[in-house]
Amino acid sequence: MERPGRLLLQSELRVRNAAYDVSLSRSLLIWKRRTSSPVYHPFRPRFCVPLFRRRPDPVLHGSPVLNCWSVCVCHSVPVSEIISVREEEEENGSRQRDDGSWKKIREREGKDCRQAFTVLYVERCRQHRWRCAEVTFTCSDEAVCQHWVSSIREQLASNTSRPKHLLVYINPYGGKRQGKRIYEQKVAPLFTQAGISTSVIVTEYANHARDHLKMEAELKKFDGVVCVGGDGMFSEIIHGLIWRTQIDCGVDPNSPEEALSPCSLRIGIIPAGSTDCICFASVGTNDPVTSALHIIVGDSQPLDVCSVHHNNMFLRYSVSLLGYGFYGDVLSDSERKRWMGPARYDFSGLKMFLTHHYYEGTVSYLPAKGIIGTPRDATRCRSGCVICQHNGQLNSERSEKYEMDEASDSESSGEWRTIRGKFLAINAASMSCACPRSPKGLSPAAHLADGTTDLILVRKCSRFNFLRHLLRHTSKDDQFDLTFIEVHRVRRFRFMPRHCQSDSDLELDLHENSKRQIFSQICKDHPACGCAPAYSSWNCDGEILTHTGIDVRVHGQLIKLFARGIEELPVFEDLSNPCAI
Ligand SMILES: CCCCCCCCCCCCC/C=C/[C@@H](O)[C@H](COP(=O)(O)O)NC(=O)CCCCCCCCCCCCCCC
Ligand SMILES: Nc1ncnc2c1ncn2[C@@H]1O[C@H](COP(=O)(O)OP(=O)(O)O)[C@@H](O)[C@H]1O
Ligand SMILES: [Ca+2]
Repeated sequence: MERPGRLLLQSELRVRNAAYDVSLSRSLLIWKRRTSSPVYHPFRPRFCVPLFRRRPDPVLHGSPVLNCWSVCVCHSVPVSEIISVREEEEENGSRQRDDGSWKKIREREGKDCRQAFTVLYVERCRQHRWRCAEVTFTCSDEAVCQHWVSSIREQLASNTSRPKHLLVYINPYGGKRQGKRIYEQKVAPLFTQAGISTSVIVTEYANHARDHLKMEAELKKFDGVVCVGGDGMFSEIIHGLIWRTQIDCGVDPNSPEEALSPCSLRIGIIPAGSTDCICFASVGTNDPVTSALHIIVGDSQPLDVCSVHHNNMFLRYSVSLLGYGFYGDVLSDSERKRWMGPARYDFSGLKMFLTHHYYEGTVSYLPAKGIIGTPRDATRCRSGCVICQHNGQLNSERSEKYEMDEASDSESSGEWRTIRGKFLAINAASMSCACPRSPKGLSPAAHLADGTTDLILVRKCSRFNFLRHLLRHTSKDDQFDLTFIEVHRVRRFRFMPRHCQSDSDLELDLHENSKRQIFSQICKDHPACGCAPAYSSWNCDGEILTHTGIDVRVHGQLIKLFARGIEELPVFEDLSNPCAI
């Protein structure tokens, strides 16, 4: 537990007709029940659990501190996780709350306790979910009550990382088309409670949010951007924001060699898409309320971004999966089945698994040197990750020039490695890509902000072996521990499909692509003919790339999210929190 530090306030207040010692420091709000004679429970285990409280109790749970002597006597909430404080208002001589419960409080507390205030705070539930809990304190002295309210408000106001004005984009067609409803019912009321003002744009067409951010949005007015949608919608937001930042900083966003300027505005993701892996891998759950609370408390999580170029021409950015072969084909196939909603990926996944296409080409990569961590580590990227801190520091210490020299030096000194072959899939995961389909993700040990991406090569193998590999994404077994899989942690990589190795210009690509479509049509008509298409396409965070030969470079910590990385679950957390029982 965090140490309370110097006390700002300490009073005896009442919670549900029981006396509590309540204290406030810069870091913690603590309320401790006054017990005259603690009862010792000799047979209660060290981490005793009040099993009789099976339902969430709106008043008593904060972070209960349990011991052998009493049951749930002490609660503490970090000040940084207080959402807001509300004075209970008095109308016509009696106090009122929105839900009319003040009358009940008064009846409980007795006539002496006429003043009350309610603190809303973050409460942790199961599986990384956060909820907004509240506790109402009463006391007989109005001045004391007001002192408490103003002191808590002062502490909240002194926290400069909390956003006050947000620009919100909602994709009404993402996932199950619930984006607007999710925002209005679950998120907007929390923002209002936390005193955050918003400017909301419901998108009217694809790339509406990107273009608005690029050209119109008055970014100076906002402390952050909120994306209500899936990974594709998030991709739109980062394209707009990164582009705009480079233009404002005088950086050429098209050059593959330029060091890009980091974006200052943080982005919050309210998951309302089909996969939502960026949210899942950075928060630990796809839950709109949890995401809204991470935004309110002003969390910050840096994120690596890959730039993708074709013949020195900028194509796209990627933060999660860049996948050629299997995941590219799944995406292309599923786009035609959008009407199926998120289930389209399972349908197309099964279809592409049965189709079992492989692709020939050359992958070259620059291994990440001087960093700590490998893709086969047992450690995971978690809140406050030391690997991201260490490698991020390393990256920022390298000046732009040094980094470019290193890239070109390494190239001339032969540090680039080349692999030629037939592949079922070529995947680059800049983060774990954990999602509900695969809670550990495509690359379980990948890091959100270490300046690298994990390049996973799945060589041509039997359907049975590929299935073994896929199934391991859903179990504890290591999906890389198979002879036909290779994985490398890299800073940069290139891919060239076999058929355009000597001639990679756009026209040829397009020509070959149209040929491929004819071929794939033939193959669809004759599934047994065995002729494999020459090209797949790249799945870039859920968007299809128009080119196959690409040059990918990682830009460490280019953007920031309103998140803190996945929190390590404390031992017994799910038992000690009544909300989880
Ligand atoms: C047999 C079960 C195998 C399960 C394997 C699951 C691996 C899942 C890894 C998912 C990585 C996701 C990376 C994220 C990509 C997203 O950016 C992107 C866009 O998201 P958005 O729609 O929210 O905008 N999403 C996607 O590209 C979706 C990829 C989903 C792939 C699902 C593949 C399912 C495979 C099923 C194979 C079934 C074989 C069964 C044989 C009996
Ligand atoms: N108003 C809109 N109409 C149509 N497409 C849109 C709109 N707003 C955003 N899009 C596009 O919808 C696509 C999918 O969005 P996303 O929110 O990621 O949902 P999903 O996860 O279901 O794919 C993205 O490519 C995005 O650019
Ligand atoms: Ca990374």
